Amino acid sequence: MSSPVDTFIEYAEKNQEAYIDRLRKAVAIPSVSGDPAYRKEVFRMGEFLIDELKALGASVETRDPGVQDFHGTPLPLPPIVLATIGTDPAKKTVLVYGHYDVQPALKEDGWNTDPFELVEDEKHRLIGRGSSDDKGPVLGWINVVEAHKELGLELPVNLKFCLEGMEESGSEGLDDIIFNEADKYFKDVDVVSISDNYWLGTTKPCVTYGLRGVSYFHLTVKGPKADLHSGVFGATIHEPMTDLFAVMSKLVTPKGKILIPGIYDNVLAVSAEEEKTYDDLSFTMQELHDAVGNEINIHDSVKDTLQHRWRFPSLSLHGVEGAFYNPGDKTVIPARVVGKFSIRTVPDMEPKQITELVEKYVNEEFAKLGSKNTMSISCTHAGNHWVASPNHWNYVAASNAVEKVFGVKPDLTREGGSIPVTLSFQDALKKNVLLLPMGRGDDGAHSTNEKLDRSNYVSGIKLLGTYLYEVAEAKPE
Ligand SMILES: NCC(=O)N[C@@H](Cc1c[nH]cn1)C(=O)O
Ligand SMILES: [Zn+2]
Ligand SMILES: [Zn+2]
Repeated sequence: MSSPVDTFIEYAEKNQEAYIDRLRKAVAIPSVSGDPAYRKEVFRMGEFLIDELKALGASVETRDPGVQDFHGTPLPLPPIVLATIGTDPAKKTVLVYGHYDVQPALKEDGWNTDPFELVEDEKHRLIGRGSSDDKGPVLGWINVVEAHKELGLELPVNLKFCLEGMEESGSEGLDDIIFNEADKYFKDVDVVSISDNYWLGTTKPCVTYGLRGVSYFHLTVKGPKADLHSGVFGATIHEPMTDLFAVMSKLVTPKGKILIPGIYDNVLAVSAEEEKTYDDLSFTMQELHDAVGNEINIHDSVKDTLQHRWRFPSLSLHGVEGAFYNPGDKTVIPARVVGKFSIRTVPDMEPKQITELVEKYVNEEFAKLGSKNTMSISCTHAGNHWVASPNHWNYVAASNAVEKVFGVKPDLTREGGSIPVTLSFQDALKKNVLLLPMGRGDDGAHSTNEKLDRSNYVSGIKLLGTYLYEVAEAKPE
């Protein structure tokens, strides 16, 4: 007779079409948290998950994170969905976190298909916004619960869910809820597991123990009372966009060096011990080129590339609100422009200090222009970096599960992206937090044509379920 975990794995393999259907329904809800026009869709996505969880017998509660001040307009924040499956004191309790919002996506950004219609291509890639980040993984957990219900199998652990709808926009309101609920809803949690990142490359699974933080800035330059004709006013007034570009061009060099004085002062040096952790990782420059779609690498070695992704800060310029960007040749001088950039931060950089350094530098650079326009800078959201102990039994459980499902030992990785709530869980609950990714490094999260390979989705479901069995078996030190 098969063991429960083998029975589950077999069932997951056979039920892939139903899992893809569930993902199709989720992708069809354009739950873009960053655009107020889609806020009701984020709520609809929350309802979708509540219904799915209730149908599986979960006891579901919600918490209201309050109201967002969106440039002066109050916008309700989508609910934090808390769901409990099992309260057996003899079992361990695993808290699963995920997010049900997505990054914006427009067909005209360069998508080959409608971003909110899940399409499977000839390479069995499931293409659609949120397929990998983070709807596929969130549904992965739900599929694990469903498989156990259908098979009449008890889950080997108690499961708690914490699902939010604002992760892509700074997780507003979630921290307060986590700290308030630490000794209430989250009281019995033994370990936390998050599937919201990616394998390093395309072939080998990994478990992840570190993330960079992120501090996001808006740099606003204002001048005329309205947009102006460049033929009439060009070279006769200070142009906001010219000022903005002058300041933004002083933030970072084309080779990625941040020019803000003091920014590298608190970056921890890479120890000799740590250097060695880069030696056996399954990642090649070719995989980087494939994921990017071109050979535009700054660094020539895998080690340098990964250290700049995981261990050193970076500054990226994201866009300019108020700029003319449509096709055509409009001869306009935009009246108000907002340049957006973010800094990915690493141990021991501090968000408060980063903001002070940025404000000081940007103000000095603007003053040098001698412009009569006005400039303001604000940090719109900041989340800290996070590093966990990869020797904890939670990581051993995850590693064993990877070996069982994939037949290989996972790479131990850090990640360049940010999930600030990871640190909040670690600090508030004082429990180990694990990142257990489902998708591949070339999934194109946040990009056009985001995908999740069918095989990653299905093996990912098997992995999440198997991990729960390994947690149940683990002997905490
Ligand atoms: N999958 C995690 C992720 O994509 N996180 C975002 C978080 C973020 C921060 N500000 C806006 N989004 C990331 O960009 O790393
Ligand atoms: Zn995500
Ligand atoms: Zn994301």
